[in-house]
Amino acid sequence: MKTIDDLQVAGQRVFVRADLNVPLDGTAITDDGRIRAVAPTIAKLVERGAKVIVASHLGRPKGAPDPAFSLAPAAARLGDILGQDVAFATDTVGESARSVVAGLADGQVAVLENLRFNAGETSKDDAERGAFADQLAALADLYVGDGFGAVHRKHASVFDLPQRLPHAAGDLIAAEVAVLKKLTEDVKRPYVVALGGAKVSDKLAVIDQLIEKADRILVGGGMAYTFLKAKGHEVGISLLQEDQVPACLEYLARAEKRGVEFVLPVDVLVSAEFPDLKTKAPANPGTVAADAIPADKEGLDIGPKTRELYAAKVADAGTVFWNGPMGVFEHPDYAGGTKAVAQALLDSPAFTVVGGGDSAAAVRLLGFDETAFGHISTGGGASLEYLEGKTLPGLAALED
Ligand SMILES: Nc1ncnc2c1ncn2[C@@H]1O[C@H](COP(=O)(O)OP(=O)(O)OP(=O)(O)O)[C@@H](O)[C@H]1O
Ligand SMILES: O=C(O)[C@H](O)COP(=O)(O)O
Repeated sequence: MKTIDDLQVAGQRVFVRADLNVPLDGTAITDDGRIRAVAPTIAKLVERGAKVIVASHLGRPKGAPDPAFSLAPAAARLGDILGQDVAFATDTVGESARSVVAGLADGQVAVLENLRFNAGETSKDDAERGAFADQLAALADLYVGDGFGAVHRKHASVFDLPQRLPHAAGDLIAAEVAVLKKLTEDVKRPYVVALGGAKVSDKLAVIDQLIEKADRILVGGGMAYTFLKAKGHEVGISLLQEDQVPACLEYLARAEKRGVEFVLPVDVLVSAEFPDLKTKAPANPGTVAADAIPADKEGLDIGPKTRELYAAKVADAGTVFWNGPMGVFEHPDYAGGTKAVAQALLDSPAFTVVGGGDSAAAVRLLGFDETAFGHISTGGGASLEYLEGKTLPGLAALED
């Protein structure tokens, strides 16, 4: 892959595909880790006299403008971090984008509105995606891919656009790939993978591959309930991917056959309601055994026995890769499982990699020193799919 150093950027319009998909509370950014992570690439381009156009998705709007997913707060925060004014286009390829880009002087930066306000960005139809990529390409002379968190998406700005412009990888992508590559080549064993989070269907597929690579797989968060169901337990109103139950059964059987330890929660915190993440009003969860979740309750965190069990399972690890919070950590009553696993990683002598926008945010929001971990990846799904050995569209497109 070419790097920024291989591009002549002075005076050129450089399109930087970043991942500014940060957690928001209204318009307030609750964790700006992903913005800070890409800022050095942007600063380097500024210093070299480029006209920098930054683009990203935020959340999953449905292909049309939706103010709740505006990138305006992220643009403002990027300006604070860079210490310079950052222009903001209120659309992505329309009148505002064209005039903001036309007004850029060398060394200036603009952020475009959310790429996913356009249906072409995420379309499965090559022609529709291509047409949107053509519109994006008209805005720029060069392309820098640095949105590591989105490289697993075959989206217009990630996959089609770099095929239309001279391109290179940004410094964040280069650094992420360097660390994750080590985990695929010479991993120190026992290799423990801890998985949680809410993007259940994305991550179940990953387990299929990890069974071939890991020595131990610990499952928590929203992921756990489909496995508990596969083991014949009722999961009440917990997050469940019913259609994946047969696949989970197959994974459990294959793990056993291969001697991979597959560890599921033995107890969980439950409640009849999802907690109020705004007011953080006390949720008063109950603790139940994982095989005794009441029909009207949902599991929202791993319980105290599971926390101890998972800590013991990482204590002698050589390498730990952790993706996805163990519970709804945004509420203090359900942050304990995620906290316990983060602490267990720090207490372990293992090389520890934390992957995922939400996992990384959780580590910081719960007060851990992020530099104490081996590596904090900005990619959740992206880092998992990289470890699976998949060809990632956003990396493949940067390769030639
Ligand atoms: N038991 C649960 N039920 C419902 N939601 C849960 C549960 N456990 C964790 N979550 C939620 O999962 C979300 C994070 O999941 P996600 O899969 O997005 O994590 P990530 O991999 O770190 O991030 P990303 O893939 O977006 O980079 C959090 O908002 C958390 O509240
Ligand atoms: O949060 C992430 O994992 C990335 O920003 C990708 O987001 P997506 O899962 O909505 O494509």
